Amino acid sequence: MSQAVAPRGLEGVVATTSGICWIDGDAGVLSYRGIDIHELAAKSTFEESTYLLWFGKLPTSAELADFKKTLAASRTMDASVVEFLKGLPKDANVMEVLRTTVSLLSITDADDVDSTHDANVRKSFRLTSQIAMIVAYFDRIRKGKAIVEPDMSLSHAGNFLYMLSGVKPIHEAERAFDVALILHADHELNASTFAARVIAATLSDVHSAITGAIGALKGPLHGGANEAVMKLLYQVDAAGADPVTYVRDLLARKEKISGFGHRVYKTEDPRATHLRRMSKDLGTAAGNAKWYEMSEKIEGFVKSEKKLNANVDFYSASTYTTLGIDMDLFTPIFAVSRISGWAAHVIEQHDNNRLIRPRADYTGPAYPAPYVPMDDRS
Ligand SMILES: CC(=O)SCCNC(=O)CCNC(=O)[C@H](O)C(C)(C)COP(=O)(O)OP(=O)(O)OC[C@H]1O[C@@H](n2cnc3c(N)ncnc32)[C@H](O)[C@@H]1OP(=O)(O)O
Ligand SMILES: O=C([O-])CC(=O)C(=O)O
Repeated sequence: MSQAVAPRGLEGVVATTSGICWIDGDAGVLSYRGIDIHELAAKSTFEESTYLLWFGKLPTSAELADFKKTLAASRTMDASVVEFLKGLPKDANVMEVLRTTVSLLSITDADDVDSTHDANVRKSFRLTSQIAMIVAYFDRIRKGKAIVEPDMSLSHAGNFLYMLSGVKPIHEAERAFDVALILHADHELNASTFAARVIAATLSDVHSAITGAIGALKGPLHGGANEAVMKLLYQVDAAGADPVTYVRDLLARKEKISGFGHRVYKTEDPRATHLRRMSKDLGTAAGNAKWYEMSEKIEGFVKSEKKLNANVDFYSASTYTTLGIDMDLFTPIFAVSRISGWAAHVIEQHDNNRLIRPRADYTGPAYPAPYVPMDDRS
């Protein structure tokens, strides 16, 4: 091939145009449709931010009311899907459950393989509600508890916490979770979103694209890092170790510390600023700032030793733990939020599609290699 090979991992490669999310990695700026994430975290809701991502502008109050109504009305699931969840092994990996169930959902979806703009939007509403339902239903089922039916009067964040615990959340918990959902909603061409766009660009359907995206999010270099962070905190705690000594040993063994580093941000991830504060405030309010304090020590050390900043996954671990959420739900919860961004990108891709099909720089045996007869092979 005569063309230059793109950098490993496509670092710095601009692979598409998009009007959804703008990041300045050097300045630590993240914006949805140009609106700064700090402003959205302070003033918006998950529903409003999702409207912004999907429709490109902030909604009027009537549009927002309509949006919320449609999203709440989408909290339904075919009985066969609920039966499927009940039949799964109780110790199944929740991301695998989510990936497989989202794939199954397409079979019962009213729009199925219709990939027109309007059908894509309808499917996005349903998937946004249903991904949250799958996670909550399966968590209840695996714990031998009765499933909690959705409450259409609650917000997306409130309903999810309610379906998980069976108790209507207090305002502080609902707002903290809502902000976490806003912060995780979109992030330009991250690996799972890119995967979704590649799938959508074959003119395959929304469910196929989201199934692939969930598979990509699961990996520990991407969304799976939030669970890995909590595993580390539990390990330090169980060993009764000093967090800094523990992490220093990991680095000496050339291990990566989950929740640190980022392909795009060369400074503080603006989402980590909020999650750090939430972790501290929630921990202090609960009278248990242990996980926050441990995280803070690790952050200080990794920053000074490796010049690496905490990313979105680092403080979400202690935040979710303080909210009483199990560690293996952290990455599924990332999907509960990121479906909004994935959907926006799939809609944008279908609205102005061209197949995504790059080339590989071939490094195998020189052409033409001989086809050696079986008897002559060693
Ligand atoms: C929602 C998200 O997806 S946010 C990211 C979540 N992922 C994680 O937290 C996993 C830990 N972090 C990482 O693995 C990386 O920082 C990534 C995957 C996020 C970014 O990866 P890349 O841009 O490819 O950077 P890469 O992995 O090449 O790292 C560059 C250098 O920094 C080091 N480094 C990067 N992250 C870390 C880390 N978390 N701990 C220790 N060292 C690290 C690498 O070892 C490498 O060092 P070297 O040049 O001496 O070999
Ligand atoms: O953008 C990335 O590479 C990863 C990330 O932070 C995200 O998906 O939120």
